[in-house]
Formats: sequence, structure tokens, C-alpha cells
Amino acid sequence: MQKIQTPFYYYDLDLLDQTLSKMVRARGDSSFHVHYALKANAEAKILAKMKATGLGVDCVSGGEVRYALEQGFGADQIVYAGVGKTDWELELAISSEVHGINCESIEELVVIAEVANKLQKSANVYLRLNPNIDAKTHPNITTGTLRNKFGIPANELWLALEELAKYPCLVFAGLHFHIGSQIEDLSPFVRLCTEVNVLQKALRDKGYNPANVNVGGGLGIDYKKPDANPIADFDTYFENYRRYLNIYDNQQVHFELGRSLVGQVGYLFSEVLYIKKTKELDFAIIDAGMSELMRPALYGARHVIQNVSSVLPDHEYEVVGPICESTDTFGKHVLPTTQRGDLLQIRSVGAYGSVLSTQYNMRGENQPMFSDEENAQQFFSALHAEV
Ligand SMILES: Cc1ncc(COP(=O)(O)O)c(C=O)c1O
Ligand SMILES: N[C@@H](CCCC[NH3+])C(=O)O
Repeated sequence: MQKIQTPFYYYDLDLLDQTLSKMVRARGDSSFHVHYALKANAEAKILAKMKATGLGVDCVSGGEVRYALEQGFGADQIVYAGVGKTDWELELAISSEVHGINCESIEELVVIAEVANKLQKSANVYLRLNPNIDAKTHPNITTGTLRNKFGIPANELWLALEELAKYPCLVFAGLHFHIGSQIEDLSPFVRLCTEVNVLQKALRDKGYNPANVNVGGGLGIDYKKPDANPIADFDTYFENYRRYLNIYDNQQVHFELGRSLVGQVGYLFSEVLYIKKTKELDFAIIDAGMSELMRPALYGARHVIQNVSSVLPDHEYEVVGPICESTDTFGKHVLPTTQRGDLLQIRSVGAYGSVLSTQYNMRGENQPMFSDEENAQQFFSALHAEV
């Protein structure tokens, strides 16, 4: 078999199917609607699965809105958030008639109205509120506290509604929240329900009856044990919302899940280039680096790494990439004794992996491999024959 150029991302589409079926079962077919957070992974094959499952999309830029439309999602399935929407992005969203624009400031509300008036269109607006809840996740991926740039502080809700009421072209679609990502302890979601209940009750008391509420995404995955827990705990996640969120008659509840749908589906395959020993450390220098997978350098994130071509006794390595940055490291890992030419797989990289890759150091683009392709079958049979 012709050698496949490393590094490359591999996606297990069977696991994606299983994840989606489990999610759909846990969600039920009630008033709960899931929009896939496209920023997590935008591969067309992955999006096609989301579409076939009947999910909508959560977009955070005009580019994502345009791409989602090109991939065949209906505008009525698209929600669009972002603290810095430009005029052309708003024009695209409003003229396409997306399901909702999640407005993140009172200043933005004014611009949405200007753009809608210019286009002689109306716009469905959600108010993204910042509920000041600590999501108990990594500080860099916490979004719902007042130290974060996201959303309108919850105590400015009435000011925002007053502003919104000035523009007949704006339709108040509901409240929106998103408190953070990779949330493993689910108690912040329960707290979110309590906050949403208070705010929705206050809205009702003042005569507002929004048709929707959007609670965002954030459900975490098990980065430490991807084989033991390949699928996130969707049952508890949705059960919490069923139990703790007060949903009004005919109100639709929207979710924006990203990582939990695709995280475990992705692998990054990389070849070992050199083993370099110093007095301090044994380095395994591999051909994937922060240009392919940024998460360790950005957040100190740890991914399980496995050597799929060695069965020798274990040894500890500092696994590093080839990039000219000292943060280009995947950390210490115990691997079977590793040599030049061995193949490593880095796990749980389906979300916020390839989408965050850069051209830093002019590393060139990598072609992904999907489990339903012939070359994937050949690749795995050759691998199993070798080991
Ligand atoms: C507004 C919004 N919705 C949804 C998501 C998706 O989050 P996750 O991938 O953690 O489910 C994000 C990312 O954190 C986000 O910023
Ligand atoms: N890029 C982050 C997630 C960001 C979520 C989007 N707001 C990660 O890799 O964990």
C-alpha cells in the first residue's frame, strides 16, 4: 500500500452515527431542538450527518452562515451568535431570514435594526444574556461570567427590551444563554435553569411570551478515557433540562451542542521523527504540532496519545511537535518504547482540532481520512498486519 502522508485527521463516522442516535434518543422528540455548533468541526461529511439527523446549525460568523446555507441547511435551522458581527454579516443573516440572531449587546441591537430597515426586512432577535454563572471549566472557555465579553448582563434585560421595542422591524424571539464549554460537572447547567426560570417568569409577569429559549451548548466529553466513555452523557444532560427548566406552553427549547457530538470521533495520526534524550527528558518529536492541534498550546489541554505500532515495554516521553515554539508540546505520556517511524494516534480531537489549525511555519494542508473511504480500510488493514 502507498504510504499515507502524516499527519492527518481521521474521523470515525460509525461512532458519529452512534453518538447522534444516542443524543436523539436522549433529547426525545419534544420541543427540544439541537443546533450543531459548526465551529467545532466543519467537515462537509460531518455536516451531512448532522443534516440527515435533522439538526440545525449554530453559526458564529457570516462565513459559517454562508457555508451552512451552501451545505443545504434551511435558513430557519440557523442560529447566529457572536460579539462582533459586521454589517455584511448581519445583512447576510437578515436577508437569508435565519431562525435567530443572538444579539450580544444593546449597541448591536441598534445596528441590527439599521440593517433590517435598510433591507426592508424584519429580523428575529434573541437576547443573549450573560447570567454570571461560573461553568466550572477551564477559565479560557468560560463564557457566562461578567469577566467575559459575551452577552448582555442579565440585569440589562429591561433596557434591551425597551430598545428593541423602538424598532418594529425587530421581533423578540426569546432569551439565549451559553455559559461555557467542556462542562463535565453538570451542576452549572442546573444553576442556569434556575436563572433562566427567574428571568422567564419576570418576562411573563410583564406580558412577554417569547416563543423560544436557547440554553446554548457546553456538554463536555471524557478526554481522559475516550475508549471507556466514547459518548457523552446526553441522558443526564437533557434530563436536567426536562426536570429543572420551566418551559411555557408551546415554547421551543434550543441547544447548541458542538464538542459532545464530534469530539471523540476524531483522531490525529502522526509519525515519530526522532527520539531525543537529554539529562531531563526523553523527547518523542513527532510530525504533528500546534499547527495541527492547538488545544494543548492554547489551554494546556491533554489528549490521550497511543503508539499504534509498538508493543515494547512502557517508557515516559515528552511528546513534542516540530514547530518553533516551546509551547508546541503535547505533554508527558507513557508509551510503549517508541522509535523513529512509529505511528501515534492522538485521541479526542474531533472538536476544535482541525478547525483551529494554522499555516504557521508554512506546514501545508493535511487531507482528512474518513472511516467510510476505501483508503481508510486499506490503512487500518496494513496497520494491523504490521503490529
Ligand atoms: C454561543 C456558543 N454556542 C455553542 C457553543 C458550542 O459549545 P460546545 O462545543 O461546548 O458544545 C459555543 C462554544 O463554546 C458557543 O460559543
Ligand atoms: N476551542 C475551545 C473551545 C471553544 C468553544 C467555543 N466558544 C477548545 O478547544 O476547547
